[in-house]
This record gives sequence, structure tokens and C-alpha cells, in this order.
Amino acid sequence: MSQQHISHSDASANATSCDFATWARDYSQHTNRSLAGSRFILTKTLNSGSTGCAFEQVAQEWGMNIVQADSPEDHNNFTAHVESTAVEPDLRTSSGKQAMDLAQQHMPVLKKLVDQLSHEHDMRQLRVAMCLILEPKTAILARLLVQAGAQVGIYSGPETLNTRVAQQLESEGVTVYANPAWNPEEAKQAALTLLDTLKPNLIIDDGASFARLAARERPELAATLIGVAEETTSGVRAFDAMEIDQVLPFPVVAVNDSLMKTGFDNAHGTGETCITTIQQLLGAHCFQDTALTVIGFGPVGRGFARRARTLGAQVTICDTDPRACLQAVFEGFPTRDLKDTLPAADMVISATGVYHTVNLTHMHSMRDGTILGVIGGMANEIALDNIPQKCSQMNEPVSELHIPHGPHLTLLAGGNGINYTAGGGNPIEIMDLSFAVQVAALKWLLENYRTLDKKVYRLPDLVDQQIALAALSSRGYEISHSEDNTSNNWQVTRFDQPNGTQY
Ligand SMILES: NC(=O)c1ccc[n+]([C@@H]2O[C@H](COP(=O)([O-])OP(=O)(O)OC[C@H]3O[C@@H](n4cnc5c(N)ncnc54)[C@H](O)[C@@H]3O)[C@@H](O)[C@H]2O)c1
Repeated sequence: MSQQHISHSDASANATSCDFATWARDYSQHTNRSLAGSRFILTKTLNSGSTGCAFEQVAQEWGMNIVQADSPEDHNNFTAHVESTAVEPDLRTSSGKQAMDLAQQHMPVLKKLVDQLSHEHDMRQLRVAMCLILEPKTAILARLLVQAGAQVGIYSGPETLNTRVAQQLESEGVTVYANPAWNPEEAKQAALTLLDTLKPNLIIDDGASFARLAARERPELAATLIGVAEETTSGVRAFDAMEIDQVLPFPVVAVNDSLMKTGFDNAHGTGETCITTIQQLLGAHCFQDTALTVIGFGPVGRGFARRARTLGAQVTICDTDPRACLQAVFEGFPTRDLKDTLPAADMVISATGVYHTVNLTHMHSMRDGTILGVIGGMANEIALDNIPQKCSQMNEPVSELHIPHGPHLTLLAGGNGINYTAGGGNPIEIMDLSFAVQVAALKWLLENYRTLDKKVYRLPDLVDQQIALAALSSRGYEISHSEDNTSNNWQVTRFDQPNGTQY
């Protein structure tokens, strides 16, 4: 069962007693472990009095399962006996091998899915090209596939590369195409070299750029490509559009659309790690009394907005879809037109994954010092391509953005996704689920490709359920079994009750 100890000293490493904001930032950024869905033991010190109560309430809002210190709850190899964040190695400064080994300890579901795949298929036939952020969790996906016998090549963009992990992966037999010094043309040539050298029969993509490059510049590869597994919302949108235009040259599995991906990665992990990364950049209490505009109320925007509110932000939601706005209203958030919120906003965060969500006119209407960032995933989600002379420090996690004839804004992570550019990315336990879905997608493609069309497919519900079961059991939880399940029996109506009961 995934359990961690929180003592009074943990929570107050640098802060006043029972300061959830500081504790959450330190724990999340230090370990890259998931707060949501994990079990935490709360010591009596922290749990007593009103401050302990407040900590517990906020923790539960963040999806943490809190148990008492003397609770008989199970301990298992997920249990991290963490008396303070300092006890666990800091993933940010660990060697590549140490970081990967730490991550792998908390990714049992992925391991189980790779084992299943390798029992049922000859892995030596697989040539898998991956285009993912290169950090410890993605490295475990590559490591496990290689250990099972597949040939794996990985491409990573210069802005999302952990060089220590890249070196470790290469030493384990993965071909890595990644270099932080590449310019855009060099990065593209490296991606093409990976395609030319590996000639992949499976692609794992994140954002659809790699597979679209293959479709455009190496169309001959489509003949031997079994299919593509796509990780994220914006990538699936691109493939859906290609299918509509009848130019999709291979089958695609929308990994993103599985509940076991979006319901955890987008809904929990992204919000959690974007909040704690912003705290890391701006201070643990940066959300307190902040007028925060969140643009986009999909799973990512919602997970972020809810957590920011618990830390004291006054959140306004802007979404172009009235259904999303109504959902926000039902969760207690005001909704407004974006242009009306901007002049008074202290912080503006885009969670849409849509090009030019924040355009130049929007930026002109902001005040000096407004903090601007992206938690979605699209290049130029903030229209930085419309600002020729941006600033000299664009690669810094926090930089000043000079809008021509307008305000000086504070830009986070150079306008790229905050959690993976300036932090460690989504938590380990969350990526365990997302990558389990990726492996399930590879297996499904291998078993079905002969009958597939050049379309975007969603995995069957049963696949999601099997992954959820594995995740539950690795944490020591159970599901309920119904012995007398009549839910699919259409013949039973209210009029067939023996005692005449109507309902
Ligand atoms: N940073 C990460 O680690 C991470 C993880 C998962 C997903 N993502 C990315 O986050 C983005 C959002 O994901 P999601 O699952 O919430 O997507 P979604 O499509 O479910 O939600 C996006 C919302 O934004 C709204 N929207 C679109 N354009 C808008 C505009 N111009 N103004 C206002 N609202 C607008 C849509 O109506 C929708 O409600 C995607 O690009 C996804 O790929 C990032």
C-alpha cells in the first residue's frame, strides 16, 4: 500500500506549523511522488487541534488518503517511511541510474503490463520509436521494453531532456537522440535519423509531432508501421483532424482517451505538479490571495484550479465551451470572458492545449508583473511567436517578457508546459498508469493490426479495468463483486417486482 509518514517536522521544514503549502511543494518537488491517490500516515502532533484538521482537509482535497499514525492499515513495499522530505533521495540531483531505480520501485503496473506483453509476443520483432520527454519515468518504459527484448530508440526535444537519464539509458541499450544544444533544424534532422535508422514498426508519441513528421517526410514507413500510440489530448486532436481529412496513413490508439490516462494524469498529476512547480519558482505561498485566471476547464484546468483554490487563490475560469463553464460554476468557480478578467489578474494560466489561446491583444491588456504560464502542452499556446524581441532570458524558468508598447509580464518556463519544463513532470505513480496504458495500446495494436483501418481507435473498457485492478491491488485495495448482477437484464422493470413495489 502506498503509504508515507508525515510528521510535524515534515510539514514544517521551513514553515509555520502545519503549513500544507510548504509541505506539498517540498514533498512533490523533492520526490516526484504522487500526493493524489497515496496513503499518508498523519502523526498525532500534526493531527491535533485545528491546524492539524486544516492540514487534513486540504490534503484530502488534493486526493491524499490520510490515516492515523496508530491505524492498523497495511504497510507494503510501497510504504515509504518518510519522516521528512530529506530522508528520500532528491530525484532532481540523483544520478541517472539512481533516479530511474527510484522511479521503477513505484511503477509496478507498468512492469506487470510489459511482462504480460512479453509472455504473449515475441518482443524481438518490435522496433519501437518513442518521442517523449526524457526523464526517469519515461526511461523506465524504454528500459522495460528493452529488457523484454524489443529494439527501442527514443527522441527527446532539447527543452525536455534530462542528460543524466539519457546517458544511463544509452548504457542500457536504448538508442537516444537528444541534445540540449540542438537548434530546431538539428532537432528535426535527429528525429528523421531515428526514423531512418530504426524503421520503427510501433511509435509511442506525445503531441503527435513525431508521427506526423514520419507521415510527411518518410511516407514509405507507413507500409511497415503497425500503428501509433498517442499520449496526450493535443496529439489526439491532431490525429482526429487527419482522420477527418482522410490523410491519416496508419492506425492510431488514443491512449490519452483511456480513463486510466486522462482520469489520473490530466485530472490529478498535471494540476498537482504544475502547482508545486509554480510554488518552487515563486514561493510556497504564491497562490495566497492571488487573482488567478485559469483558461480551459478540461481535466487539466480543473485539477489545477481546485488545488490553487485550496492554497488561497481567487480563481476565475475562462472557457469557450459553455458546458465546461457550467461545470466550473457547479464546482463553485466564477466564469467570465477572458478579456474581462485579464486587467485585474495577478496570474494567468493556460490549460487549453490550443495554439494562441493567449494572443498579443490579451497580453496588452494585462498589468505590469502579471504572471503568465502554460500547463497545457501546445507550442505557442501563448503567442510568443508574435513577439520578435521577447527577452534575453527565455530559457530561464522565470523571465521577464516585454510586450511591444505594452506591459512587462513575468513568463514561467518560457511558455512551455510548466511541470515538465521547470519541474520533474507528472508524478511517478501517475506515469505508472499512463505508461501501462501505452503498453496495453502496443499489445492491442499487435493483436488487431491486420484488421485495423487508418483511423483513431480507443482501447476497450476492459483494458482500462484490468489496469485499474492491477493498480488497486498493488496498493492493497479491493473492488466489490456483485453476486446477483441484473444491471444488464432489460427484462426487469419496476412492474415485475413480486410485492408490487413501484421503485
Ligand atoms: N503538462 C502536462 O503534464 C500535461 C498532461 C496532460 C495533458 N496536458 C495537455 O493539457 C491540455 C489540456 O488537457 P485537457 O485534457 O484538459 O484538454 P480538454 O480538451 O479536455 O480541455 C481543454 C479545455 O480548454 C477549452 N478551450 C479551448 N480553447 C480555448 C480558448 N481559446 N479559450 C478558452 N478555453 C478554451 C476547451 O473548451 C476545453 O474545455 C492538452 O493540451 C493536453 O495535451 C498536459
